[in-house]
Amino acid sequence: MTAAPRPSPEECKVLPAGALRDRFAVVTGAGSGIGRAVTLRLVELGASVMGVGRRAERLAETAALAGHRFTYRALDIRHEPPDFLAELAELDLLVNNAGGQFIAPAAEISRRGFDAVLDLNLTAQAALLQAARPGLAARGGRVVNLSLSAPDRGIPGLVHSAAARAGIAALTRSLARQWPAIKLFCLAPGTVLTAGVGEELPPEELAGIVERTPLGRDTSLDEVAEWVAALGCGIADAVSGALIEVDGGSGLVAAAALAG
Ligand SMILES: CCCCCCCCCCC/C=C/C(=O)SCCNC(=O)CCNC(=O)[C@H](O)C(C)(C)COP(=O)(O)OP(=O)(O)OC[C@H]1O[C@@H](n2cnc3c(N)ncnc32)[C@H](O)[C@@H]1OP(=O)(O)O
Ligand SMILES: NC(=O)C1=CN([C@@H]2O[C@H](COP(=O)(O)OP(=O)(O)OC[C@H]3O[C@@H](n4cnc5c(N)ncnc54)[C@H](OP(=O)(O)O)[C@@H]3O)[C@@H](O)[C@H]2O)C=CC1
Repeated sequence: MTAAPRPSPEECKVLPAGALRDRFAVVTGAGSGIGRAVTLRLVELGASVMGVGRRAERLAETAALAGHRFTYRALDIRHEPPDFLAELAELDLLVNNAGGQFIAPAAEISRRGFDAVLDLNLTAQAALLQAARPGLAARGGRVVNLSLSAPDRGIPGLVHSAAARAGIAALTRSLARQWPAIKLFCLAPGTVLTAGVGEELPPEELAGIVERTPLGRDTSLDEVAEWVAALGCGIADAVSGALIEVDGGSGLVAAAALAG
């Protein structure tokens, strides 16, 4: 499906061994896709990680791959209070990765449909940030909020998600000003060929989107994982509030043209 070559997993690993030694991270959505890849890389770099997701069996699969520095909590970030974060006295990195939406024409999205997508991708994440703030501030911690590339340029079929992702970008910038002890980033991947995105879009549509991406390829899990890890390191010390698009340039293309 990928037309243009992309770096191999080993080429993506630019951070030195031990770069995250003694750091403690929480990754939401750690039982699949991007969240699992991020978790495995953070652990490989020396961090301890607590993973969160609804399905315990998925998290247990990640645990089997990650080893003893991974623990997990099976919970729904939309429907359960974020006490597990408020209880943490110290936290180095929060990766707000759990998210998603359904694709539907704007006119067919009900009030409950909007609420569900806004809740998952914005309101629930804001609650996690509020709960994590004391622990993060105690460590000069960082936050990486996963987003979509170019939500501000309009995404037909994803208007609810685009609104939520634009919201999380604004929230990230605003909190970066209000909470100077914490560095916050938005990381916006392009198309990452996870099982999750495969459930949203049929293979031929995904192939078309990848083909029309300026770099002619998808974004790999390893690339996203390395960017998240880098934002958790000293190299990102001078950055806060930024939206970083790791998307092969897809954000430069109008979403309608990308969709074909
Ligand atoms: C053609 C567009 C091309 C755009 C090109 C741009 C490039 C796109 C690249 C895409 C990149 C994105 C990748 C990813 O995000 S990967 C992650 C993939 N996984 C997911 O996204 C799944 C996440 N979804 C969910 O978890 C749930 O669907 C959600 C939380 C969003 C809702 O869950 P909930 O349990 O609350 O939902 P309910 O079933 O209770 O429904 C609530 C209301 O929502 C309405 N609904 C649900 N599905 C649909 C649908 N498909 N169409 C319309 N409405 C829907 C549902 O009817 C409920 O409302 P009502 O009670 O009023 O009926
Ligand atoms: N793949 C792509 O092309 C792109 C993805 N993204 C974003 O990156 C993030 C990860 O995507 P990806 O890995 O592809 O998708 P997945 O669907 O694989 O990952 C979503 C994860 O979030 C968890 N999750 C979903 N809802 C909840 C909830 N209410 N409470 C707790 N956990 C929840 C899921 O686990 P469980 O179901 O067990 O709860 C799952 O592990 C998402 O925010 C997505 O929108 C952004 C741009 C492109």
